[in-house]
Amino acid sequence: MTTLQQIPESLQWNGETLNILDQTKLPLEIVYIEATSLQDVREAIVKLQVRGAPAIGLAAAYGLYLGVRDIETDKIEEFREQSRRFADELISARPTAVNLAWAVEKLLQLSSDAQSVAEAKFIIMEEAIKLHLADEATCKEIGENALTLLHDGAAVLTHCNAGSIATSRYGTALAPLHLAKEKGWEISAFATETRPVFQGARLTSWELKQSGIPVTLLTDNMVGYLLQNKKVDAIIVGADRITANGDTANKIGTLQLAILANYYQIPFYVAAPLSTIDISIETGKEIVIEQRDRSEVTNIGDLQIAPDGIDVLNPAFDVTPNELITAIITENGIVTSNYRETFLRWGNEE
Ligand SMILES: CSC[C@H]1O[C@H](OP(=O)(O)O)[C@H](O)[C@@H]1O
Repeated sequence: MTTLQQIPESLQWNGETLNILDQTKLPLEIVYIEATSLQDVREAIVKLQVRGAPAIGLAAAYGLYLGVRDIETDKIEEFREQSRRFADELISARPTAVNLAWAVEKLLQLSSDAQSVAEAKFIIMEEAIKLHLADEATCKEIGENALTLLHDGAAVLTHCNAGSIATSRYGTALAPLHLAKEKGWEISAFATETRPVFQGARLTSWELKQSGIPVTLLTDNMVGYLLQNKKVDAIIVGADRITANGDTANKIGTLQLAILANYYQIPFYVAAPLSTIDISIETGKEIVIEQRDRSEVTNIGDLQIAPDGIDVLNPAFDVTPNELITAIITENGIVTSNYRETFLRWGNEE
């Protein structure tokens, strides 16, 4: 029996429009917004109404279709030029998670041989649906691979939300927790609140509680105390972009967890699909880190918590160097070293 019965789907395509679970309303309200255009999808991505690297890739895929569907020319070259502009408009929504660009570029590539505009439009829609349907199986494979590193009775710490609502279903870092529960394992989690947008407090603690998985919420500055005083078997997080050498961009605050994990000699795992691996860049130094609005730091909702005009830093991600990562867990398997060779081999096998 799946633990996900109480977790709504992140995205629902009805053949004409995209219903997006508004993650900014969670955990207090389950609200879907209907995206009828590319611009609707792009806005939902920017506002984090849909968030999570795989989920924004899937949303962008549907967004591309919603855009190209209304292109009126019957000239394939004109269609391709406009499609490229739509793709770039979507990709510009958020720069760090490679899944967004990966999904959109894949649809353009798959439709590049179409002999007519109508055929190209059909391929883009069909392939967007295929990506969506394939993602759940990918997340379950990641979860099964991650379970080989855990055990019945394990306690894991996670950061941000790399859960079911950040993907199609199951999640990446949270996939092993859902699968462990389905296998009847006793497994528990610690979830950091994840300032400034509270994906951990609002989303992960809600997702795991709804799934019947014991979860303890802590503030981001309590992790040192936790690892010093409690038994934590592993830290497992998601990813937004993994470079050829295994450096990994993930939610801001991940780097310090990796440093603490290494100090306390606790395994630090990254769980992500192959679509999060960007073999085109060698190291994390080349990853563009999204800088978000100052209000996310100076306010909690409508409540101002900092003085007017204060200088603010708000990078949405940081980069964990590969030497602090115990293993990267994907649907293809678990990698602990020689990342570039493995990623290249997997890319050639695709
Ligand atoms: C499987 S979600 C991956 C990744 O995406 C999240 O970022 P955001 O909430 O800003 O979209 C977070 O870094 C997760 O670990």
